[in-house]
Parts: sequence; structure tokens; C-alpha cells
Amino acid sequence: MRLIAVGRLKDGPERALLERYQQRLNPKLEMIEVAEGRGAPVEIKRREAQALLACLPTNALVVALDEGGERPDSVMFSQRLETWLGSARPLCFLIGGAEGLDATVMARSDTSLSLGPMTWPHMLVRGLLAEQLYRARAISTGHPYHRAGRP
Ligand SMILES: C[S@@+](CC[C@H](N)C(=O)[O-])C[C@H]1O[C@@H](n2cnc3c(N)ncnc32)[C@H](O)[C@@H]1O
Repeated sequence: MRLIAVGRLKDGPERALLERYQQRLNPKLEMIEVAEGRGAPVEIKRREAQALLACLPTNALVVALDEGGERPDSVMFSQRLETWLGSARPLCFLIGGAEGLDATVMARSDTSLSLGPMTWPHMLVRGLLAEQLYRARAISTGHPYHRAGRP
């Protein structure tokens, strides 16, 4: 799996959070960073879109992280993830920068995923997604990390 995101993550709590789950994840989550765009907001999004799309391997199965995307619960997400992993296509998650993802990125994406209706800082979204991927794998492999909580 690949996580392709705008911006360079510095040392600090956001990096520690991402790495904590990267170290535990199977299959591995490879992190690819692209530079933040410059200029007016439209230009920033266009440049970042070019850079993000250039990182995609041929035939990638693309999941765009977007507030307006699908909102599965963790069990549904684990089922989706198993389907995606079984597709034999390179699975790539995309995270935008401060201006969000360009329409061309959304058009290329196979689906979009929301982590809730609120806007999260894009550097934190990496760690939040990595945790949900780890939780999803724990659910599908029967690992006790995930406690359903409700009967
Ligand atoms: C600071 S947000 C950009 C907000 C921007 N105003 C927009 O309309 O997308 C940066 C990136 O973080 C990700 N992101 C932030 N909140 C999210 C959420 N609730 N669900 C999924 N992705 C989110 C998205 O990839 C977004 O492009």
C-alpha cells in the first residue's frame, strides 16, 4: 500500500503517530511525499495534482481522502480494504494539502474516503489513516486490537 501526500512531515507528534502504525502494518504502508504547490489557491491545487498523479503506478486503485467522501464504519472499512487488497492493483491513498485535492485528482480516484465531516490538518490525516488501516487489518485477521464495544 502507498500513501501519497502533499507536504514534508517534520519530526514531531504527527510523524511519531504515523510511524507507530506504519511499523505494525502488514502489508506495509509506503509513504511518498510531494512538494506543496505555490501561487494562488487554484495554481497550488493544479501543481499538487500534477505531482500526486505522477506518483501513481499504472493501474493504481486510488482512494482519495476527502471530507465529502464515503464514511464507512471501521468494520465496513476493513471489508473494503480486503477487497481492495485482493484486487491485484497497487493500492494508493491520496491526501491533499491545505487547499484540498484538485478536481482532476478526484476524477482519477476510484473512490473517496472521509474520516468524518470535520476538516483535519493534513499532516494529522496520515496518522489517522494509518491507524484505521491497522485497525481494519486487526478486524480482518481477528486481532484483539479492535474491540467492537457494542453487542
Ligand atoms: C486541510 S485539508 C484541506 C481542506 C480543504 N479546504 C478541502 O476542501 O479539502 C487537507 C487534506 O486533508 C485531508 N482531510 C482533511 N480532513 C479530512 C477528513 N475529515 N476526511 C478525509 N480527509 C480529510 C484531505 O485529503 C484534504 O485534502
